[in-house]
Amino acid sequence: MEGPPIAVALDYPSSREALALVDRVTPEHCRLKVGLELFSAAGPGFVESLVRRGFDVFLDLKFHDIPNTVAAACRRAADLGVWMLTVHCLGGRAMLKAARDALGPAGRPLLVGVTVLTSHTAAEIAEIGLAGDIEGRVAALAGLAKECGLDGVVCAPTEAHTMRSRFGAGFLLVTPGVRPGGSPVGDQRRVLTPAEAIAGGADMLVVGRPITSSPNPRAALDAILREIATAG
Ligand SMILES: O=C(O)c1cc(=O)[nH]c(=O)n1[C@@H]1O[C@H](COP(=O)(O)O)[C@@H](O)[C@H]1O
Repeated sequence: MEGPPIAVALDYPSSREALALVDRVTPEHCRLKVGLELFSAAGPGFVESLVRRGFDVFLDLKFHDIPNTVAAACRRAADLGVWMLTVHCLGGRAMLKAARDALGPAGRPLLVGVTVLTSHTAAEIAEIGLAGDIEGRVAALAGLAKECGLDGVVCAPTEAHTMRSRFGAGFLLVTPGVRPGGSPVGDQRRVLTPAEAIAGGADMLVVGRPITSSPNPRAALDAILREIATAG
């Protein structure tokens, strides 16, 4: 994939706090992910302002609803000029196809499906009724996403290697659950380091707290970029 292989998760309570980081990076350094917290706080206008600054914006709202609703939401997200957006694979085949059809053939925005959240353990997915091991579930959902024409999936870095061998080059693998050595894991459960994620075949790392909680976010981002430059 062309461009910086990292999307910084702007998980902030307001546009003011997000801009303190955005003002210190450029579109050549990183992409920017806007998720549920910042979108709820700052809204579509803020997303458009990041697009106008030239950033590739990853709108991560993990749409999961009836096909008609998701298709319409995808169209509105595309209107914002975002580079990539997420739907949840658990929404099923009809929903995934509706999302694909709403956006037209693969292109902009890229459409990726969330498989099994990186915070989940085997016990948790069993509790919500997903049978089998996590890697098997991720592979099944990624296969469904591919059949429905999605551009790729979100999975844990621990699954990237298997998904790459199974689905080949050209199917985007976006991996959160990335932690540089010594960085607190927090609520993530299936994690690897940035270098390990890239070596496993991830195209795009999503990194939040290791950057946003750092006293010097720009330095933390640069250290991750240096680490992945030597991996692969
Ligand atoms: O879709 C996502 O980006 C996502 C999927 C997933 O399975 N796990 C996951 O952590 N994410 C997002 O990736 C980011 C990870 O943030 P940190 O754990 O702070 O690095 C958060 O914004 C999550 O919403």
